[in-house]
This record gives sequence, structure tokens and C-alpha cells, in this order.
Amino acid sequence: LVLQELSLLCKRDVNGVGMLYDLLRSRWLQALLKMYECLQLYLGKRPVPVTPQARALAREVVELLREAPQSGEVKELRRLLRAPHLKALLSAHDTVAQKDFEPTLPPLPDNIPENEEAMRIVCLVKNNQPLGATIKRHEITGDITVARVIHGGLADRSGLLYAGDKLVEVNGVPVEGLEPEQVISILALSQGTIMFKLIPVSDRPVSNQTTLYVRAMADYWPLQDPAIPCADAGLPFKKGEILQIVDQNDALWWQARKVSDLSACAGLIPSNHLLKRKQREFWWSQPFQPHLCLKSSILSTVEEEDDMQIDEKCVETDEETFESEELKEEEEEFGEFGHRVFIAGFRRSMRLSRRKSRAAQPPCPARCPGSCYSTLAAPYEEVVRYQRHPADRNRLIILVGPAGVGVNELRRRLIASNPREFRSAVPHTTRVQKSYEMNGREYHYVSKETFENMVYSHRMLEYGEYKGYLYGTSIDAVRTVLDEGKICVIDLEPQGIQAARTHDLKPYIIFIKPSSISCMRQTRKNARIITDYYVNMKFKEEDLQEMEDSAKKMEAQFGQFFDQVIVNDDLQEASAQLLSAVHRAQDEPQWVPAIWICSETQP
Ligand SMILES: Nc1ncnc2c1ncn2[C@@H]1O[C@H](COP(=O)(O)OP(=O)(O)OP(=O)(O)O)[C@@H](O)[C@H]1O
Repeated sequence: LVLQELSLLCKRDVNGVGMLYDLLRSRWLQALLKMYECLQLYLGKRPVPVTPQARALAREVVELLREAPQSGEVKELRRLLRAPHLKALLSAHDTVAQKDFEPTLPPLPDNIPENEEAMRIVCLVKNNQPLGATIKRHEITGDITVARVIHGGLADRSGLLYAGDKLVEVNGVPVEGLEPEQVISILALSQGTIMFKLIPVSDRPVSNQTTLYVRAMADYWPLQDPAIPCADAGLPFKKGEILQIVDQNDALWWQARKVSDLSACAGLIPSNHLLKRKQREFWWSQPFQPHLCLKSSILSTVEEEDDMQIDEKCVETDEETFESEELKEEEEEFGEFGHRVFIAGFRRSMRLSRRKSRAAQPPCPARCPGSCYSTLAAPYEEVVRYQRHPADRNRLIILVGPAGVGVNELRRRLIASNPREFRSAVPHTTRVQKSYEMNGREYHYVSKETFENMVYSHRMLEYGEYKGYLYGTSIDAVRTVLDEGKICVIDLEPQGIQAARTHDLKPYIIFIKPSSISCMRQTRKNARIITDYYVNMKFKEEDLQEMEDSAKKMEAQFGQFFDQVIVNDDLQEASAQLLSAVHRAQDEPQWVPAIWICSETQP
């Protein structure tokens, strides 16, 4: 039709019509159109299985050939028609034609109710690993549902099971009416593939949580916790360990893993809220003990004076001895170039005053409400990775350890190794300055009133009283050293740790731990201990035992604050370990309380 119309237009000499007429009459375009028609025709048809017709045809041909003269060609043709490869070719064609490779689904039942819930069939291969999901029974409906899916576990990695999915069957066994324990025993018995038939939860919770890192402030043993929904899914941890919280959807049970093993699947831990509740219950179940605060700590030292009176004579003699010891100690300190280096803060009167205060104080839960309440308030402490900027002040180094373990020996050796880098804070005292002393070198000499004001305004990290005089380490003295660009190294009673843990000082706390008693018997043969009444006494067996007991108590009570533990066995080795720990604290990233860093960014 188009060609006819075009031929009419050609006669009227319309511009370009000749060219279009020639194009449409061209052979190649005609051929293309024919091919298109053929394909359209073929698309409408489906390939038909050929084997039945081919077999009948082959039988007919073979019959005909039987009557024909039996020449070589005829025999060859008969053999070909019966050949297996020809049969295989025909059957392959038929497989494709009949689409045998597609799964054959059973016909849908005719009478499906409209409100029928969609079911999902989930197959998981167990491979000897736990499923990583917990189940529970709905109190009212009795439905067994997936309670939670553990992060990183098998169920979580499959992406097929979600909290809230309702179980219908497990390995073909209907779960309706079963107790969760019965379902668990079915799961426990099944090996290899487990098949769940379930009704998926309608509104899956969208997780928009950010990962949180915390320092555990208490030990936790899930196997001893009757409240945990699934003890096997619990994550045991010790105080001081850093945990990565990956799920806080449940108000009572969080999911976490240890940063020391982030590849492991998460486990259940009590939430902050739950742990606080437990601690409060524990706290209130304890018999009432009056809380003595800062003020009463001074009072307690006054009471001590009476106790000291019994050995007054003895103490007096020691006072003389240790004052001369102080001098000896100072003279022993030499810097890297052999010059005498004065190292403040090794005053034995200061150490004795501290020890006496500690001996008179009841154990922490009854004594220092500040630290205990704050532990109650924060069973986990949020932490962040912090690396000190080279231009920032150095972090304060705090050494903690039981009396006689070698805290001062190690500190003295560290400072003497490089006095230009390390320094201790100059303590404050209310005692009278001696003729050979210089204010701000051995001590800062202040009045009792000034000292007490410093205590009440929380400017003392720790303090104590000895022979009627107060001794203490102030925050300002530490800051002075840090402001000079040096690394301030102090030793502290563990009760003072909380006061020192501020974003301003960012302390790095090293616990000096005694080695075993049998090792100390060997290494401490020539060592000298300072007691309340004797200076330079040889270590006795009970001193070693006391050191071990005291170290255990310190770890149990304050272990969560220790950034590093050094066992002081061989002195050279412990000194080397201390040096590298101190440098690590300044130069390498460490976990620190998040509040230290947040408060830095606040105006
Ligand atoms: N690893 C060690 N091997 C042998 N002797 C040691 C070791 N560490 C410390 N000493 C010695 O043990 C004695 C006590 O050490 P140091 O005075 O440092 O104890 P301390 O922890 O500061 O306790 P305190 O404050 O009660 O004196 C000293 O004579 C010291 O030289």
C-alpha cells in the first residue's frame, strides 16, 4: 500500500519520494522484513517434543529399508537410526521443548482463606555451631517465637530469622503446645540441616543503633546468673575488660563482644539498667554501715594518735632514723650525666602517713561513698579510643601497689633514668621546714588551715597524717609538672584513683603486682621494708604474705581502673616494662572514659 501511494506521488515529482520508493523496494529491506515475519511466527510457536514422531518415522524407514537391497549404505543408515547419540540428541531437544528443567510446583489448593498468614521455610546448616537465636513462649497466646537473634551467630548471618518470628514447625514437628525446652531439645538433637516453618514477624524492628564501647566495672558470670534468659548465650567478662555493645534493643539484656575478640559472635550481658538494679538490691541487702566521708578521714587519723601512743617510744626512734634515711635517699639519686638529681616525693614520712591512714580506714564499701556510689551509678563506663596529640600535655602516670612491692624503687629508677623527661609531684606538708630543706623542693610547707582548705576544696589527690602533721599530694603539684612538659609519675593509694581520674589529668594507671611468694623469697633477700615502727627491716615471711593478700584485694576492688599490670619479679625487667608502658601511654591509642574527651569539646 505504501509503495502504491509512493508511485502516485513520484509522478507528481514530490521532493525525496523517489529515494524513499527505491529504499522500500530494495532487496535487503525486503529480506529483513521477511526475517522479522518468520521470527514473529516462530515466537508464537513452542518447540514440540520430537522423539515420539522421530521414533515412528525411524521405525517406518527401517521397515522400508528392510525391503530395499541390503547395500552397505542401507546398513549404515539403519545403524545410524538406532545409534544412542542420535537418541540422546533427540531426548535433549525434548527436555528443552518440554521445559523439564523447571521445578514442578504442586497445584494451589482451591479454597485458600483470604486471611491466611504467609509462611516461610528456613533451612539452616548447623555445622556444630550454636544456632545463635533464643526462643520464648508468649504468656497469653502460648506461641513460640524467636526471642532474639545473636549478632554474628548462624541465624544472624543467614539473614532469615528475626526476633518476633513465630515458629510453626521445627524439622517437621509442629511446635504448637510445646514448651520452649521441648523445642530446644528438638533443635539440640538435630544434626546438619534444621528446617523451620515460621510466620514472619509483621513489623521487623529497624536497627539504627550506633556501636558503643564500655569498660566493665564489675565481673559477670552468666552461668551463675539465674535471671539470664539463656545462660549459654551469655558473655562472661571481668572488670576492666572493654566490651563492644552491638545491640541495646532489649531494655534488660544487651548483646556485646569483647574488643579482644571481635570476630566472635556476640553474647548477652545485663543492661546498664539491669546491672544497676542488681547492684542496688545487693547494696540494700547489706547491713547498714555508716558512711565516713572526707571529713571523717581526717578525724580517723586523729583517733589513730591514741593507738600510736602505745609505741610512742619506738616511733620517736624511727622518726630520727628515717629523717636521716631521707637524706641518704636523696644523695643516692644521680641523673644520666652523673649529676645529683633531687627527686621530690620520696619522703618516707609522706609514705608512712599514707599507710597509717589506710590502716585505720575500714574497707571501701563502708568508707568512701564517692567511689562506691559512682560504681553503682555506672556498672559500665563508656570509653573511647584516645591518642594524645604530641602538642597536648602528657598523661599523668599513677603507680599503685601493695606496701613493699617496689612502687617507689621502680618510680625512682624511672625518674633517675631521665630526670628531664620524668618527674614526681612535690608533696605538701604541715610540718616545719628543716634547715637544709627548700620550700617547693622536698615539700610545699603550708599551715594546717591551708592544708585542710585544700582537702575540703578537693585539691588533694590523697593525704594522711603522721605524728600530728599532715602530708599530701595536690592536683596543683601534679599540674605544675605536666605544664612543664614533663611526664609526672606519682604513686597513689588505690582509694585516690577516683579523684585523679579527670579529663584534665587523664591518668594512666599501672598496678605493680608482687610475684609469687616463693619468687619473692629469692629476689627480696637483700630488700628492706619500711614499717610503721622500723625502717630498713628485712622482709619477713608475713610481710610477703601480707603483700600478696593486699595485692589480691586491690585487684578485686580496683582492677577495673588498671590500664597496665606489671609483675615486679626481676627489677631490671620490671623497670624496662614500666618505661615502655609509660611511653605507650603517651604515644599510642588507649581506651579512656568517653567523658574525658566529651568534656574537652564542650565550651
Ligand atoms: N624486684 C625487686 N627485686 C628485689 N628487690 C626489690 C624489688 N623491688 C623492690 N625491691 C626492694 O624492696 C624494698 C621495698 O621497695 P619499695 O620501697 O620501692 O616499696 P614500696 O612499694 O614503695 O612500698 P612502701 O611505700 O611501703 O615503701 C626496697 O628495698 C627495694 O629496693
